Amino acid sequence: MSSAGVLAINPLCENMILPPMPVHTQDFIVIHLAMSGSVVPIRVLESDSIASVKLRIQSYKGFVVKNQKLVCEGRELARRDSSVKDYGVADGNVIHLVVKLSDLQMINVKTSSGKEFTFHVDRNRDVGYVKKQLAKSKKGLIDTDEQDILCEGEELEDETLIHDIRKHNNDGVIHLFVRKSAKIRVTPMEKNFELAIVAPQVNDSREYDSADRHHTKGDDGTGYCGLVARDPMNREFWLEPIIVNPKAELPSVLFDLINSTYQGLGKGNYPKRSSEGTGGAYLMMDALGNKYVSVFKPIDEEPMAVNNPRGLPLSLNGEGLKKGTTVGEGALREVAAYLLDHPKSGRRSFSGEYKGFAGVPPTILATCMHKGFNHPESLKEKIGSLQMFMENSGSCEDMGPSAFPVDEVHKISVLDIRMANADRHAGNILVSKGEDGRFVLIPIDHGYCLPHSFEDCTFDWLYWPQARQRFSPETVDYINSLDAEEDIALLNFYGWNLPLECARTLRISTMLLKKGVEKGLSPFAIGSIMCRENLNKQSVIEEIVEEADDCVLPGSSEAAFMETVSEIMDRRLDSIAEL
Ligand SMILES: Nc1ncnc2c1ncn2[C@@H]1O[C@H](COP(=O)(O)OP(=O)(O)OP(=O)(O)O)[C@@H](O)[C@H]1O
Repeated sequence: MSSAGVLAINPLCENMILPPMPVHTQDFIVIHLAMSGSVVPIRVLESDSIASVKLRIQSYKGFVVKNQKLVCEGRELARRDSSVKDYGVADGNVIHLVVKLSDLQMINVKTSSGKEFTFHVDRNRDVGYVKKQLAKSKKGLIDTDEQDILCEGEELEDETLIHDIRKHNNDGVIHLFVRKSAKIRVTPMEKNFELAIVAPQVNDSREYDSADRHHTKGDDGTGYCGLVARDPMNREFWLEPIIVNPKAELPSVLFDLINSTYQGLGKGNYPKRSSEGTGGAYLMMDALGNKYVSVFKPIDEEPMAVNNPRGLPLSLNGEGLKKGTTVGEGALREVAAYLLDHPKSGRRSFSGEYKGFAGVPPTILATCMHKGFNHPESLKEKIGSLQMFMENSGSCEDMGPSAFPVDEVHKISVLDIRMANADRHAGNILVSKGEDGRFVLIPIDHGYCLPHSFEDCTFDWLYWPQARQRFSPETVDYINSLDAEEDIALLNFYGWNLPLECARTLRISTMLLKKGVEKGLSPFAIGSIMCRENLNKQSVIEEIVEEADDCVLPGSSEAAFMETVSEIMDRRLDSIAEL
């Protein structure tokens, strides 16, 4: 039967997304794609891969595959090669589509004197802003009144938003041409220059009345704690670090982070919700409104949490989007990833360095209140993670991995293996350039680390060529210095009494990393032990845990269990090393 015939007997919807080829009707199931308040039925085959379903959505709806996230019954359909059936998606199921749009747009600018440069700009900025940056960035460049900006020969108004410039090549880059305005004589332009623009303007123009601002704590001028600001319109904001253990000192980098975020809020700069990601992630500005300083992710806006702004339904059993995680614990996991990312020079608690081995941005648990967050009911304080905003030129999703230095990929692999990260896709690794011009990778989004089962561990870097190379001696030394018991105690000290199953995950993954390195295995070989080849086949680490579970007597101690895991792991690693 032709697909047209199928449509004729099924009056469901004229917008129905059809499969590409005529297939017999009974092979199909109909699923419902929910997004932004609308629901579109799609007919799919149970044997269709998730990748092919996404491709179909791309061709009918225009959202490119890499920007789509599909969620069904509380689970992200993350594995592209797995089938609809593998995920247990059945006829009539609703699949939620979350579309990630980058906040930044790449722009290429050519000047009339033949200079050319490329930079990123926030999509919410307008052409006038681009002009200002051009004028400001280098002396001798024409000022704003002297620039005309054209796109494909058409002059753009200053008020035109970058978001609204639809003309770009297949490369997704907007190509602009700057010419000197006909009206004004101008001085010649300088040579090449580089421009970095990553600071969108989200100022609320209404001014806070500083007289109304008062400190409830820290009135000595050093305190950032418990500051409340009130403006004439009676809006309020609040920002305070959550310090569970009074003995835990706040390092200056986190003190500054809270302070600068607070000052930005105090100046009336609204948090801007990132258009990327499945939860609420708010970009917070500095006092001048010139640059982002931090990212706040409230726990009640996580995927499947009660105030999720992306329309994902509530979790029915409390489990997060990834197996073995819990809704509302993302912030704890984000902070844990920072705390456990020990600097090369020593343990996180004793070292004054803020930069850890893998470079997880400084992160702290905080309470924040602002009407710019998602408050379907009343304005409330929110608990969440506050993380330093890292300047970047995009994520690893935007480019091929070949240019990444080996040690940069290896540092991410060490972090992910230790933390049994269930959400390491390339979009969660930001890219920037170091002073020496080398790419630097910045790991973000650790809300699904330390799950209590290994089922959803996925590492995109596994398939990058660098992962096949062995760790350097320096990295091996770092790995050898790791101690899971110390890590558990450290998290405890900072207020997170790790549940037994998550502590076990940390113990097992640290053990695997250390034993793997001892046997000379590459990140690929170790990572492959942790990740499932496909949805229905347990990973080697899952098999090891299952075997250990079967071996130990009920009521055995955790130490006895770990001893058994160690023996089984040695055996399995020996057989892998022999291959
Ligand atoms: N520390 C940071 N520095 C710079 N940008 C950041 C930082 N943290 C988050 N972002 C930006 O905010 C976006 C959303 O953040 P994040 O990925 O943590 O949210 P999420 O909802 O948990 O996403 P996901 O759907 O991938 O789980 C990121 O894609 C990135 O563009």
